[in-house]
Amino acid sequence: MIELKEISKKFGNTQAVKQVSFNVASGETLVLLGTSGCGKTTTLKMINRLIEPDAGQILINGKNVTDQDPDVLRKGIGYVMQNIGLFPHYTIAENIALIPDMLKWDKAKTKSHTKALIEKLHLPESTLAMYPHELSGGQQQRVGLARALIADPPVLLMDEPFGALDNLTRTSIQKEFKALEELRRKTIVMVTHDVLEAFELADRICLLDKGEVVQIGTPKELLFQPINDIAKNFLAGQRLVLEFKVVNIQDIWCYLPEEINYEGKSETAGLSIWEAMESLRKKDGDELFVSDASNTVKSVNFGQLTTAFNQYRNAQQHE
Ligand SMILES: Nc1ncnc2c1ncn2[C@@H]1O[C@H](COP(=O)(O)OP(=O)(O)OP(=O)(O)O)[C@@H](O)[C@H]1O
Repeated sequence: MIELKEISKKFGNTQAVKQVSFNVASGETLVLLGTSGCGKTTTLKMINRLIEPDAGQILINGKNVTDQDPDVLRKGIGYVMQNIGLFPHYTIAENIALIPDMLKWDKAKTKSHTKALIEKLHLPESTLAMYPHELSGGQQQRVGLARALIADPPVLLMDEPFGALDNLTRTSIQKEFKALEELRRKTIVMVTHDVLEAFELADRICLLDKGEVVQIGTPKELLFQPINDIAKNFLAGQRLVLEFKVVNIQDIWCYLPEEINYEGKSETAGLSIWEAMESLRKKDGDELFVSDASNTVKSVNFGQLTTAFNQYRNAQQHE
C-alpha cells in the first residue's frame, strides 16, 4: 500500500533521512521509532509531500506521490500533527469540518458524521461549540484524531499523536485508539519516541537512528532478535516490561502445567503475560484458568507463570 524506496533528505549539511526504505501493508500500523532528531517526522512528512525528498521514490497503491497534486493527495491521507495543531479561532466543530468542507460535503452530512465520531472518541457534544483553548490536552488530542478521521481516509499519518499528554491520559487514549473500529481498516504510519507506545500500537516497528533504518520488524522480533547493539540498547531500559507485554499465554503454552478438566469461566490464551499477572494480582494470587483455541484449559498460578515465561525466554535467546 505504502512503499518508500531509498528516500533521502538533507537540510543544509544535516542528513536528516538517508536511504530509508520500507513497505506498509494495507491495514497495517507501522511505527517509526527513534530518539529525537533521528528523522522520524521528516520521513512522515515526505509521505504526504509536506517535505519533498532529495532522492528516492514514495508510492501509495503503486502510484508515485510526486505525480499527484499535493492537495488531492492529502485529501486521501489523514494527518495528526505533532502538538495537535488545531486552529485557535475556529470552534471544535469548524476544526473537524475542515476536510469535509474542502470535499464539499453538505452541512447535514458533516454534522451527523461529526456527532457519531466525537461520541466514539468520548467527547461531549457540548465541546463542538467551544474553542480549542477551552478543552483539556486530552480532549484536544481527541479532536485532532476526529479531524483526521472524519473523511475516512484509507491512510493515516500520525506524528506523536499522544505526545502532549500525561502518562495516565496517554494510556487511556491509547486503549481507546486501539479499540476504534475506524482505525482497524486503515494503513497507519505513526511517529513516536516512546518505546512502550510503539510496542502497544505497532504491527511492525521501524527503528531509525541518525536518519537510517536500523531494523524493521514486529515488536517480538525487535525484542528477541535485535539486529545489532543499537537495536538492543534502544530497548534495554524497558526490556522486561516489553517482554511481559508482547509474550502471551499461547506463546508459553507448552511450558505451562498439564491441561485440566474445567468447564467454568476461563481467560483466552491471547492474554499477555502482563495481563495475566494483573488478573492474578486482582485474584490475590489465586489460580487463573486459561484456554487455548481448541478449548483446552490449564490452571496457572504466579510461580508457574513466571517459570514458564523464563523457559520461553531462554528458548528464544538460544534460537
Ligand atoms: N526544516 C528543517 N531545517 C533544517 N533542519 C531540519 C529541518 N527539519 C528537520 N531538521 C533536522 O533534521 C533532523 C531530523 O529531524 P526530524 O524532525 O525528522 O527528527 P525527529 O526524529 O522527528 O525528531 P523529534 O522526535 O525531535 O521530532 C534533525 O537534525 C533536525 O534538526
